[in-house]
Amino acid sequence: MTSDDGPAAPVVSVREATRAHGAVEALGATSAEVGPGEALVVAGRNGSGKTTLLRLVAGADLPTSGAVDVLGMPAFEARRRRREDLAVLLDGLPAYPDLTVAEHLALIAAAWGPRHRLGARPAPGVDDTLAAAGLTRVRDQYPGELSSGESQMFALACTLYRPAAVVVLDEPEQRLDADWRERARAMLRAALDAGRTLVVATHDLAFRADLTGERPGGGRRGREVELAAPTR
Ligand SMILES: Nc1ncnc2c1ncn2[C@@H]1O[C@H](COP(=O)(O)OP(=O)(O)OP(=O)(O)O)[C@@H](O)[C@H]1O
Repeated sequence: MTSDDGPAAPVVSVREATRAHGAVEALGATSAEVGPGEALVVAGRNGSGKTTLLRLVAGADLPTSGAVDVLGMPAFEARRRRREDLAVLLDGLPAYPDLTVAEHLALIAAAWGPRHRLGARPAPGVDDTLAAAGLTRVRDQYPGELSSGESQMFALACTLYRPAAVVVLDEPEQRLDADWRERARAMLRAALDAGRTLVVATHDLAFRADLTGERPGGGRRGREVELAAPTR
């Protein structure tokens, strides 16, 4: 949503959110917001609460205190009422063992039908999407036959193929070699250029730099929230 007399309303807004599990503080008080077409990069040491924050944004968990809003409503509610606008990759992709890689993408396109657009543009076809992800060679293989890096690219490709306004990704770089990391970063930049909002936890400096760097047309692609290191 934009207006002539002010910045776009935030798509994701985190206000002093915390999450505790009994005596364990999984997430200390955290605030951040991002608008359409922007990335929120969540950085921090192991155990600092990155996945916890992503779960709150995805509406998979509730904050102990503070608030997490997505698309103008509590994230927990957005998860149900705006499910078509939220694509989340937190714990790997649940896959059908007897459908091929290409068939998973075809299924996503069929499920969303005429709404299958990314930003203002129709989503690319299955084979173009597989080519951009470097998955053409495995298009007719089953999920159980993929290498760990191939599985991760497959999960990313399926998640980004959803026509969602908000995409939440936990460490997209995991298990990827240098070539695939570069392709994954290009896929995320394309998602931002299409006006989608990304919330990405990452340890990878190149992802951090890319997602918060300058756009070709000026302005920054996103911003970073660095979570406090846990006490050890
Ligand atoms: N259900 C839970 N019960 C108890 N403690 C939890 C629970 N979930 C998370 N924690 C703790 O909260 C802290 C933050 O965990 P979280 O997974 O969010 O960290 P992270 O920043 O994503 O770590 P990593 O970089 O290692 O993936 C950790 O110390 C973890 O042990």
